Amino acid sequence: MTPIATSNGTARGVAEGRPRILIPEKVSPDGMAMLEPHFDVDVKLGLTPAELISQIPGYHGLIVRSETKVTEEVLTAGKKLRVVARAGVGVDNIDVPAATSRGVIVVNSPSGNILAAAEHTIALLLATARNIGKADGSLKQGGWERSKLVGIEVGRKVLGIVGLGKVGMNVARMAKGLGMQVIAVDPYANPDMARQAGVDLASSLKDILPTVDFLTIHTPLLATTLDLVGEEEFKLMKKTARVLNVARGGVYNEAALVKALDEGWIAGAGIDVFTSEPPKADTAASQIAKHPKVVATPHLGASTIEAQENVSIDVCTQVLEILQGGLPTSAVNAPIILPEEYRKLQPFVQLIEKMGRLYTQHFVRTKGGLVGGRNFELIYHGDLADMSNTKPLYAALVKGLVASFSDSHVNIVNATLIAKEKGIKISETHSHQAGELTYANLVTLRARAEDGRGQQIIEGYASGKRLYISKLDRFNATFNPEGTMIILHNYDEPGKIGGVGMVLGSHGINIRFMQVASLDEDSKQAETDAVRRENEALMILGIDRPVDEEVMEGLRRSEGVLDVVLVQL
Ligand SMILES: NC(=O)C1=CN([C@@H]2O[C@H](COP(=O)(O)OP(=O)(O)OC[C@H]3O[C@@H](n4cnc5c(N)ncnc54)[C@H](O)[C@@H]3O)[C@@H](O)[C@H]2O)C=CC1
Ligand SMILES: O=C(O)C(=O)COP(=O)(O)O
Repeated sequence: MTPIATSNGTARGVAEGRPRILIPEKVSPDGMAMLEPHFDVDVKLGLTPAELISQIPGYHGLIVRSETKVTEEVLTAGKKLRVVARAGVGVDNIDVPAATSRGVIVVNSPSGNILAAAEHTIALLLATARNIGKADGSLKQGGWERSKLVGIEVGRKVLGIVGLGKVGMNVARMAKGLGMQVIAVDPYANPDMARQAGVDLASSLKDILPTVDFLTIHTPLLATTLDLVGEEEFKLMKKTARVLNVARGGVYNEAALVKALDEGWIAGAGIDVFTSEPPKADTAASQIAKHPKVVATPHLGASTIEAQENVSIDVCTQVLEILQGGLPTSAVNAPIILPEEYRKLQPFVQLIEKMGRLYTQHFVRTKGGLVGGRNFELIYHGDLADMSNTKPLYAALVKGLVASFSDSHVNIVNATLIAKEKGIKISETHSHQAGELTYANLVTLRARAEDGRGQQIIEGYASGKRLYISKLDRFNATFNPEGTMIILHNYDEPGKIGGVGMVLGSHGINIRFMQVASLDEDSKQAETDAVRRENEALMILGIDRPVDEEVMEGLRRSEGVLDVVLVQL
């Protein structure tokens, strides 16, 4: 039977008119005490998915941790729901787009438990190095095995960190305290903060794998981080290396991890999180949990008294605000634009967010660039130059730049803070320069390294509700930044289009639109040395679905192709 406790002592028949809050997981009472004077708070532990769906229609707020799956079905059933609060960081158990489309605000606690998660990582690091789990188990069985359980030291060893965000950075600082050398991979990391913490930034995961003695991942679980480390990556590691996961099950491919341990490609693992929790019988997750070379814990990263107090107070404060008509501080999906400004600024908010997304996906992936540590300039031309409140536009750029790599959900309240955290510097210029402007409005996004070198440009404009990119890097273009696109940088020579069409056609991929963007006049003139360079072009192909690496490789191998990138806008 489902145990039911009602924290305010009243049973289910709550007073009419008082908002009701459902808490189906163990959340620290500190925050709940703030809610009880205002709302009816029901703590109902161990609800099945069906029970949650049948009970949710009566509630205005739902507070969860990682165990409750807040699916589209739950959100559809929750007709009165106004807020879903995640008492923790990761929101991968919540269908955020479904919440957004139903007008339900999702909030989290972005930093309440990060110290706990970092400390747990260090606990697993030392436990794997010194066989703590095995030794304890053996002693409790009456054993006294000293020679079998000789460990390794972590001082002077190399720790590789993938994802140098809030948890990753705390792990780095702690590891430096243990005398470790720390290298990290995070294309969006703040280089200043990394330098100050004594962390070397490397440009790719594959580069660091042969070097590290320990590897730990601290990225969110996203399409781009799922199976980040698989068989190929494990094979590149030292046989003595150990891996740690206090992020999410799935960032290491679980079947590959079992194989890597069985075959001796690596020496051990410290694992806190699994693709199914608790691990389902007869899955790779359960093999990992039981593996003799693994120290496993049941998702305890955030389970400290202090972290639970922090996250509880953090999210309950926001639930209180939202249900009383105020603004949350860490909304995952709250609008970044206030209603009265909505109509006027909405197209530009969308345009600039897309320009930010395009920047990250095009320049960071193809040119091995960084977002953090770059200086961005937003230049508003035409009608836009007269807008006085451009805060939503600034927030839209931050949101676009970080959208594909972080759980830091940007809104108008937190944009400046997040930009600072990521080392992203943004200036805004209202250009009233006289001169011919082809469009009624135009936005230029210019990015430069700190020393002013390596300038990158994206320009775009809005016409009614339609958005256009009119310049990408050195190329003049006109395309709508929507859906999935392949951007090919190539020599503009006869036969190119046919070749690309053949590769896509052979994989059954439909081309929605195609456009060839040619070098702008300044760049053509600058290329005095090579006639062929004048013929450089970008080919922009709108396609009907994402393509896999095999297709991208096929395109890269086509004659005259300089580079290829897949973007999702
Ligand atoms: N086991 C547990 O109990 C806990 C687990 N977590 C997990 O830890 C994750 C990280 O949390 P925070 O540090 O607060 O998030 P964060 O958003 O501050 O940091 C994530 C970092 O990952 C980087 N990143 C994203 N994609 C990447 C890629 N492909 N390669 C390299 N770097 C990439 C981002 O640039 C960012 O710096 C959370 O999303 C959550 O899933 C967090 C708290 C407790
Ligand atoms: O905050 C996070 O992302 C966590 O993984 C913590 O999960 P939990 O609240 O302990 O179920």
